[in-house]
Amino acid sequence: MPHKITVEHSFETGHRLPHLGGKCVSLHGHSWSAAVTVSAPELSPEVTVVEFGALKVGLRRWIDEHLDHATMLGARDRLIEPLLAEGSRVFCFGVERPADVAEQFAYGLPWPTVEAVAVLLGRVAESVLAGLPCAVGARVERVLVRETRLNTAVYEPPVPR
Ligand SMILES: Nc1nc2c(c(=O)[nH]1)N=C([C@H](O)[C@H](O)COP(=O)(O)OP(=O)(O)OP(=O)(O)O)CN2
Repeated sequence: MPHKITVEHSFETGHRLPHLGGKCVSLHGHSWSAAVTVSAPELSPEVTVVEFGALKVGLRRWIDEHLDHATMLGARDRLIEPLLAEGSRVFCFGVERPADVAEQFAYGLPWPTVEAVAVLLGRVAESVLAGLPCAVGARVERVLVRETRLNTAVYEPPVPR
């Protein structure tokens, strides 16, 4: 699509990936960053794809409330209970019927890999965008998530038919 805007945010979050083995089994943290690109075929009457501030507020609020200073774990991870018992913030991926509405965005993603975080934030961004005035046909085109200076994942949601 010809028109694209990108907003970014960062968050400090722990995770672990016991299914990958090696050092990923250890609980560890990263300074994550996410860049969300929204595209549109035509600009709105306000000459925007979507207003930067409104999109950033929606995304930042969700990330800061649910991921920042939390630990992202898979639904089957045995660290969930002890961390919750310690009063730590935990965000679970791949819960089948999550009581927590926010965790519904992580359905079908059993472990918090960088790829899974990109899909999660793509779904969150789609939900934020759906509540904002924006150009006709505006859609989330790309989510880039950076876990370390060297490791990134990109999710490009399928184009709706
Ligand atoms: N495809 C994926 N592979 C790995 C993921 C992932 O999310 N998706 N995650 C990890 C670990 O979380 C780890 O934090 C990163 O691993 P790695 O890059 O091997 O570790 P370093 O940052 O220490 O790398 P160096 O370049 O050696 O410093 C692993 N794989």
